[in-house]
Amino acid sequence: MALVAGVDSSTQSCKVVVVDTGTGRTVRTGSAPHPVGTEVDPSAWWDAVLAALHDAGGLAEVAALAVAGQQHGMVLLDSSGEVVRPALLWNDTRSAAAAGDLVAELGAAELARRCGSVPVASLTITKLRWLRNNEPENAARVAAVALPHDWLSWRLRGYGPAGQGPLGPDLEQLVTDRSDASGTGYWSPGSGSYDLGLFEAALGRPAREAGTPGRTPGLAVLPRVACPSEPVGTLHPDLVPGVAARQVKLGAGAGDNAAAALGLGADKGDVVVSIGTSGTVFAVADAPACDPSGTVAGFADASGGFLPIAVTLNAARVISSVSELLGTTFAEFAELAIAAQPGSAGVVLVPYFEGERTPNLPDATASFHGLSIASTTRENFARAAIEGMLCGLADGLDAIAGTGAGIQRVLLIGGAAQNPAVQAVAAQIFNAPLAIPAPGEYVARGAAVQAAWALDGTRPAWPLETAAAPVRDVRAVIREQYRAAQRQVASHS
Ligand SMILES: Nc1ncnc2c1ncn2[C@@H]1O[C@H](COP(=O)(O)OP(=O)(O)O)[C@@H](O)[C@H]1O
Ligand SMILES: O=C(CO)[C@@H](O)[C@H](O)COP(=O)(O)O
Repeated sequence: MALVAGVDSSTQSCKVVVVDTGTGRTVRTGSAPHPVGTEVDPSAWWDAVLAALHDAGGLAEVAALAVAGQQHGMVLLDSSGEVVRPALLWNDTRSAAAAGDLVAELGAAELARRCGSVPVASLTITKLRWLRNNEPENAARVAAVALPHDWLSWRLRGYGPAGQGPLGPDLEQLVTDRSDASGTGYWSPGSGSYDLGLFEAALGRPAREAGTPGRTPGLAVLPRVACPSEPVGTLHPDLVPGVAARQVKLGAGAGDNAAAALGLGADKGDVVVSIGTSGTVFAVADAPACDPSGTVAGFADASGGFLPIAVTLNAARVISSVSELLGTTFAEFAELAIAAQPGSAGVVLVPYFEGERTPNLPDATASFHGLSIASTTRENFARAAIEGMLCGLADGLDAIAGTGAGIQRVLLIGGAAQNPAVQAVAAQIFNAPLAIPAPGEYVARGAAVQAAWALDGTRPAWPLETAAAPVRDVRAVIREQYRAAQRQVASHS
């Protein structure tokens, strides 16, 4: 038996779990908030991970740790290891035009073939093109491009700019993993290597993978892509209390959705629907997906396989926004929604509050439809918010099914999945058996799985506890009326 730690550095917060490798039981947890916004200075993530580790009781007796993180964030480092500018996050849509340019130049089908995805504003590659077009001075300073989890792992090992990293700014020590690399738009799940031509097409400068021989001066450095169970180093003893005299191994880390799949022990036939800051629908697969429509992104997973995924920009915050509008707690919001009828008496919310990623409508806004004097009630607004948010994910589920991923079970996770109204409405929308895992931080748990795997070379098979299994009770009216309203919005966006 040993203790391992998993970190989830996600959009809104950093979460830590400490797990007993023998039983899979979570023995300690911690968390710390992140700043709001779609552009964040990575130092805030660093402060949050130290605070969350402290909140979890430190790393005493912990033998290994891994960091999972929000995907796609563009972390730019100069030659001294300093962050060039605040990171643009996955939910920042300013690079939507740059995405359109890349697709026009290279072709959607060709891009899907080369990097598994059709670039949208979320992907790192589009942010690099935006940087080239809008901040050429910053682009010229770029010596390395990393993702949030890569940069945190680099810092935890003791690297960083003068005064921050005791081991100095060694960019050759940057490491990532297949799953997060596959979200950049310049790494190929098919070949398992960077597509450096796509990187150069975006930033206008060549790059190389860290540690590659024949270091040509001036090339931008990209993190080395580690193997799923590879220990990539150890935590520096001076940075985190409890580490001092011990060697705490560090796993490669992962993108948050791939880590969630590890944390759930998701297998073929499982489809995960995660309702956090982002809405995601993903499966585990033996081969990379290639969808020229862009609805499904063909990512890699964190175990050596693949993770076809559909992602929405508007998820849990649809509920928190409407709940705030109604002046309710989440529990009161649930009561209101449950009191309304399926279909919300014709009220539909197309929840594109921040534009939308899937479908790719970055300039869209949210809209209520079907309002009448009789239907405009708090109950119908609450239920319509849940129905609209889940209908977008149901479209993603259909697309994942279209990749050939058989759907035997839908696992509903993420902060909003704990809401009883979300669970009830999901059973009326998703036409598949539904299981609600026990409340937990499954992204951080997946990072702990990876840490245990890196510690002793064996991937743990920790049990998955199910808290509920809502009975399927599909009400077709919900998606029918949503589809009509959504088409109206899409045609005007
Ligand atoms: N009971 C609840 N009902 C609805 N939404 C909830 C509930 N509990 C938490 N949330 C929402 O879940 C979100 C956080 O979920 P989480 O999966 O931790 O997000 P992420 O990992 O994407 O940052 C927040 O937006 C929060 O408002
Ligand atoms: O963009 C994606 C996946 O492509 C998102 O899943 C981000 O990785 C953010 O995740 P959360 O903060 O919502 O967990």
